[in-house]
Amino acid sequence: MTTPQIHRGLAGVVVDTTAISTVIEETNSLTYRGYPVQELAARRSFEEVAYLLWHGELPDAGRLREFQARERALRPLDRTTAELLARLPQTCHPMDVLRTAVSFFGAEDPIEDDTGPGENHRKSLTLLARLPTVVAADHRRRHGLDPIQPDPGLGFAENFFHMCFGRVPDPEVVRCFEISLILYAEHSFNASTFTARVVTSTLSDLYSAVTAAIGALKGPLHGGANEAVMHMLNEIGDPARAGAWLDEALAANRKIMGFGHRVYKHGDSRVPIMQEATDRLVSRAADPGAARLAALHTALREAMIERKGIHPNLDYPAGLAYHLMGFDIPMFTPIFVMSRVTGWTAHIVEQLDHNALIRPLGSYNGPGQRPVPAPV
Ligand SMILES: CC(=O)SCCNC(=O)CCNC(=O)[C@H](O)C(C)(C)COP(=O)(O)OP(=O)(O)OC[C@H]1O[C@@H](n2cnc3c(N)ncnc32)[C@H](O)[C@@H]1OP(=O)(O)O
Ligand SMILES: O=C([O-])CC(=O)C(=O)O
Repeated sequence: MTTPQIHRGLAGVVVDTTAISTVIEETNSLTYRGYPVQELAARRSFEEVAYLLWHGELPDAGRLREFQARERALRPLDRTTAELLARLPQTCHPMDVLRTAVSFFGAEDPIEDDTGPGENHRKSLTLLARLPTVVAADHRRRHGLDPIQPDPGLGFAENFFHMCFGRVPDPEVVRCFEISLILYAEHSFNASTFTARVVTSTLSDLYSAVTAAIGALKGPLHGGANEAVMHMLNEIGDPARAGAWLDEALAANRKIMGFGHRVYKHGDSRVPIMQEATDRLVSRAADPGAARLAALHTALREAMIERKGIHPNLDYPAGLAYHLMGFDIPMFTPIFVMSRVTGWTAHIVEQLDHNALIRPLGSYNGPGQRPVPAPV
């Protein structure tokens, strides 16, 4: 019997074709439907990128207007959802709230067993529109505040600030946020997207796939790293301590959050553009703590590259950026969900388009076959 080749973590395994995005390791580049993500981040809105991921082409002015109108109309939560979410314990992580909300939307949706592309686009747009309302309402209740209703006069990014804080910051801050959403939207067969595809491959429904994907994104080796970055910076505290802290952490075999990547080995294609946006936030911040945090962020990045040759991933600048925008740390990964739901749902539709049940093999290394002993 030949020993099967085992690919732990499916590293390097190509499981299917996809026309949604490609991560090109050799050139550290990433394209959505063929367009370089850097150009999309520089020139387009998050809503246009969502449309592109779902429909394969950028919208013209009329289609964009129609898309925006539909998204804006779907933002409010119904009373049952609002009451359910208000009952969840505040000790749970906001990702648990989001996961529960998506599961509940699935239970409420009467056409749950229809997996056709039209229905799935409707469900995807509903999630895109409603998830920010859930995240913002949950943020406010944790501060003892009433929810703020969505404003249909505001774009996706502006409306999120409005629902969280009751005001929309300077356009430059909103733009940095929107850039982060564009960069987070899609990344090929990452762990959470693959999770969504596995669930979809059994012909389960879109809400089940997105619920599972949220669970996968929550972990600190994936999306949860953007929160872990901020906790780590707070733990280090002082830029002068960065090198010594890193040496101790590496000696203790700790994973340094926000560094390393399964696909990019010479730097994440999205980091330069997110780092520039974060630098803009630092330079306009009134709080002197922002400059100290930025110095620490730079010192740790340089020390990690010098010691290990391991570069930051998108979560490293995004974590600091979300802090500088005023978001609480446990909101960082939910914000990632608000964006990545576009990529997940594009993959769900694509998986169904040429479905094959995803079911790999395992190489058994347990005890040989043996008789069950008589009961005692
Ligand atoms: C949006 C995203 O999801 S981006 C990823 C966010 N996750 C993180 O930032 C968590 C920290 N990073 C990591 O844990 C890893 O880099 C991962 C999980 C992202 C990728 O890991 P893998 O592709 O499995 O690479 P692997 O873990 O085998 O790393 C290869 C080597 O680099 C080391 N390494 C990789 N990343 C790190 C890190 N962040 N800190 C310390 N060492 C690291 C590993 O210890 C390993 O060393 P070894 O060969 O001496 O054992
Ligand atoms: O691609 C990955 O493995 C993780 C990642 O960067 C993402 O999902 O954005």
